[in-house]
Amino acid sequence: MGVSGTGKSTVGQALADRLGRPFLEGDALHPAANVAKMSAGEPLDDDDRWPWLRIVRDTMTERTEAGTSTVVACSALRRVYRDLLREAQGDVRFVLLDVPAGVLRDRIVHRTGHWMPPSLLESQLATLEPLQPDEDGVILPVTGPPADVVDAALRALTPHA
Ligand SMILES: Nc1ncnc2c1ncn2[C@@H]1O[C@H](COP(=O)(O)OP(=O)(O)OP(=O)(O)O)[C@@H](O)[C@H]1O
Ligand SMILES: O=C(O)[C@H](O)[C@@H](O)[C@H](O)[C@H](O)CO
Repeated sequence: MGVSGTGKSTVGQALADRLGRPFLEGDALHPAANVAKMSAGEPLDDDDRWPWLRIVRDTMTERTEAGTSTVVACSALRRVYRDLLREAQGDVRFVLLDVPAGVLRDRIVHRTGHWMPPSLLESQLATLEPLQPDEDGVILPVTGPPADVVDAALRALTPHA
């Protein structure tokens, strides 16, 4: 989880590969109207996000029921959104990718082939509510390439392994 450009897709896929688990791209589950809105430079609001988050939650449940533990990329910016995702069957744990805003701006400006415009980063940052102490998850300061971030995520999620 995290704002646009933190590396959810890149790191999430790499983490899934390392764990030998499937990866679920939350962005691929957005209703078309949400993608159109973001592509037009308008941030989503709660009403836009609820139907999408329900789809993500229900897909997570389907995967759990099929016996498939899954790594999911989803912005999950607000606590209430995460509370909804936690309703999915199975243990839901969060990794917040924490990247300095300056690095994010640079990454997003240089990213190609993605419909999310750089102009939406500020609203993403304003909406983000970091993980709270009672939420099952970790806040991961992102340093180094994706493989290093995966190492750090695994260490943080299994501190005694
Ligand atoms: N650890 C990293 N170090 C350097 N660059 C990275 C790292 N992780 C991701 N990137 C690059 O940053 C850009 C954004 O990554 P990515 O698309 O995975 O982010 P995202 O959080 O999924 O974004 P969005 O929510 O907008 O889809 C990509 O160009 C990616 O290659
Ligand atoms: O909650 C949101 O506002 C959205 O999920 C965004 O975060 C985008 O899906 C993502 O960043 C695409 O790049």
